[in-house]
Amino acid sequence: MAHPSTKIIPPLTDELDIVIPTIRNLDFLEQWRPFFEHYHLIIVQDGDPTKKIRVPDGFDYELYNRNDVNKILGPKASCISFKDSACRCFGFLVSKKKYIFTIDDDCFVAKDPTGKEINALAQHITNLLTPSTPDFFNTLYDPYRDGADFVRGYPFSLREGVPTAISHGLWLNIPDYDAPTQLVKPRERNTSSNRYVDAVMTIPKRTLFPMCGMNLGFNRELIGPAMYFGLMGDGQPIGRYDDMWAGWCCKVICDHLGLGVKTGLPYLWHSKASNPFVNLKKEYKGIYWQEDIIPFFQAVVLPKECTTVQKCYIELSKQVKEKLGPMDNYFETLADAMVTWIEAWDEINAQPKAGSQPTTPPLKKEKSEEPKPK
Ligand SMILES: O=c1ccn([C@@H]2O[C@H](COP(=O)(O)OP(=O)(O)O[C@H]3OC[C@H](O)[C@H](O)[C@H]3O)[C@@H](O)[C@H]2O)c(=O)[nH]1
Ligand SMILES: [Mn+2]
Repeated sequence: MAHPSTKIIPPLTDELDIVIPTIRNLDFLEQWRPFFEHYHLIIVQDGDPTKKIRVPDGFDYELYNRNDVNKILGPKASCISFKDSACRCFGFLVSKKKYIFTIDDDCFVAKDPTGKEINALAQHITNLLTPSTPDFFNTLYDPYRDGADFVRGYPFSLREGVPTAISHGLWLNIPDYDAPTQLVKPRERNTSSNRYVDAVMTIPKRTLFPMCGMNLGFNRELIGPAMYFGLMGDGQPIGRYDDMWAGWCCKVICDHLGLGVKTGLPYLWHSKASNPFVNLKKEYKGIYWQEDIIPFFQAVVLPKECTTVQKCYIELSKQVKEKLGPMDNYFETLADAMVTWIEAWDEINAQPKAGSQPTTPPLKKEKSEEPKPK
């Protein structure tokens, strides 16, 4: 019997791109096929551009390697990381869609406690299409879910909520721990019987959170320009803080612009535990620096003239340079890269003038063969 999801066309098929960073392979897509096959993929191939990455048959996709990044962005390619999952933000840059779902290539379909396969993409879409409640915490969690509502004492003036910019999903099996935690808890596994929490909640205003990029949805039109994953990996003093940096920048901008961030469902199954010793080498400066980075973001005030994400982000880059630059000149370089990113974003996503040529087609569109009948 056809998978239930293939009987109906899922929502947002023409308004959402799935962005996948990969330095390995895309075999994991076979398991997601019933949920992903109607959507367009943007694959960002990291590492050796001469390596051929095979896309399983039947997917509509664009694939970009480092040569493509350099060709498309020219000197601005310097802001796109190499040899780090941070490269995924190039996919956010070149997408033409309103929504993005990004997933790692070692993430698979999880099952809920009843044993039912979780359509993570559908849950992210639901999270993104329903409002958030950052201004007042609802103790029954997401009031817009079936079977929930605002509890007694929740101000009626706030029940309309605010637009949701980000949907942050979670992980069964291998949790997204930092290296020190991974080292002391090498066998810790989240299973649907012991760690499945059936909740979606809005992260309250003026509260930061550690955004993980492996199971993440966002509204590109609301917050896309702030989804820069920083300078990580090759040639950089830090790695595995790509998504954290993006999340901290996004959250202060969402708070300033009155947008919401949700976390919780959906879960996916994270299969690979990356090497904790390698991770420690990548992360250790971040573990030390974040004791100053977090107070910086907690104290960020954006002027009321910052009415767009780009203006907020440029202002943030100035404050990063001024206040974090003295800690390490990496932050001066990062602040410059934040400006380069916005320049690249505005160049690639320049709105066509009314009546001008149709929007530029995807920069590198390909389609794999039709899937062979089983
Ligand atoms: O140099 C690289 C390394 C990896 N990738 C791709 O990024 C995805 C995550 O890689 P991996 O699963 O090996 O790392 P994790 O430790 O599980 O990932 C967490 O930490 C790093 C990131 O923030 C990530 O989002 C977190 O989940 C995967 O698709 C690799 O193929 C790469 O492109 N370049
Ligand atoms: Mn992983």
